[in-house]
Amino acid sequence: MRYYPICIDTLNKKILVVGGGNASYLKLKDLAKTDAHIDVVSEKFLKEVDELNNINRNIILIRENIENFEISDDYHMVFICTDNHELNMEICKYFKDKKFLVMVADSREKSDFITSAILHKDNITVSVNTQGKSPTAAKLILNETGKILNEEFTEKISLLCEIREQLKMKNNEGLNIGNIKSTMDSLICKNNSDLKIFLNDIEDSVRQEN
Ligand SMILES: C[C@@]1(CC(=O)O)C2=NC(=C\c3[nH]c(c(CCC(=O)O)c3CC(=O)O)Cc3[nH]c(c(CC(=O)O)c3CCC(=O)O)/C=C3\N/C(=C\2)[C@@H](CCC(=O)O)[C@]3(C)CC(=O)O)/[C@H]1CCC(=O)O
Ligand SMILES: NC(=O)c1ccc[n+]([C@@H]2O[C@H](COP(=O)([O-])OP(=O)(O)OC[C@H]3O[C@@H](n4cnc5c(N)ncnc54)[C@H](O)[C@@H]3O)[C@@H](O)[C@H]2O)c1
Repeated sequence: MRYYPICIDTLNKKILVVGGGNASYLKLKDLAKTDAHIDVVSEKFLKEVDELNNINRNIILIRENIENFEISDDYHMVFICTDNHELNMEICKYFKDKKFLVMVADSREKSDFITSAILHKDNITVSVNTQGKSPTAAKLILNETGKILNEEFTEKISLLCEIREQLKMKNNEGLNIGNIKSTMDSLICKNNSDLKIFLNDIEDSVRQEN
């Protein structure tokens, strides 16, 4: 596996996107859901990119030729998405020399990472890639996966998340609650009503101890 998936904490991070066309939009539509501050520098913007800017205050559109833009050194990640290959390579070199994490839309070889197709709902994030082989196939796998995320299933995930938080809290307070992993494993097959009863019981025991 050449490309290893990780989840980056976007809180208090600054991201630069160069270019405001199709490739840029594919990245921005998901970046727009993060907590990052995002500067997009481009001579022109696709209508869809303009619209993202209206709904997300963290996205700043800067209408400028990148060659005239005064680049600050406080970006954590850079997405290079212009339609000019030589320019993309030049910008890439500039940031790589500074050890920034860089993705270049028209050069997988120069990119430090690839982006996955993403579905995000409540506490669930499903991300799929095909190791760069077929983004359309990644989209297809994601659509199929999305079908299992019905209301009952997402409620089950929320309950499991809440139960784990409660167990961790008790554990941190020094209470003997057994092994969290075995408890969580034993809950996987339970239905939502049983999980709610289990959660109420832990919450009651926390209240009694306080
Ligand atoms: C998942 C998604 C997310 C996103 O973009 O963030 C994504 N591409 C998406 C769509 C898409 N991209 C392209 C088409 C046109 C059809 C086609 O070419 O197949 C479509 C289809 C469409 O638009 O429906 C063109 C394209 N893409 C890349 C190249 C260059 C190359 O292959 O080297 C070219 C050719 C450019 C050209 O020649 O003109 C490269 C990459 N695209 C990736 C991700 C990474 C690999 C992911 C993986 O492993 O599966 C990778 C390696 C790097 C990267 O960009 O991170 C998003 C889909 C989901 C969504 O809609 O959210
Ligand atoms: N990785 C991917 O997912 C993906 C997807 C689609 C296309 N691509 C590739 O990405 C590249 C861009 O394709 P596109 O469809 O987004 O092109 P596009 O024409 O839609 O967008 C190019 C953008 O770059 C901007 N730009 C060009 N020169 C600039 C400069 N000097 N300063 C600032 N902005 C400048 C333009 O204003 C425009 O907004 C192509 O090589 C394409 O093959 C990659």
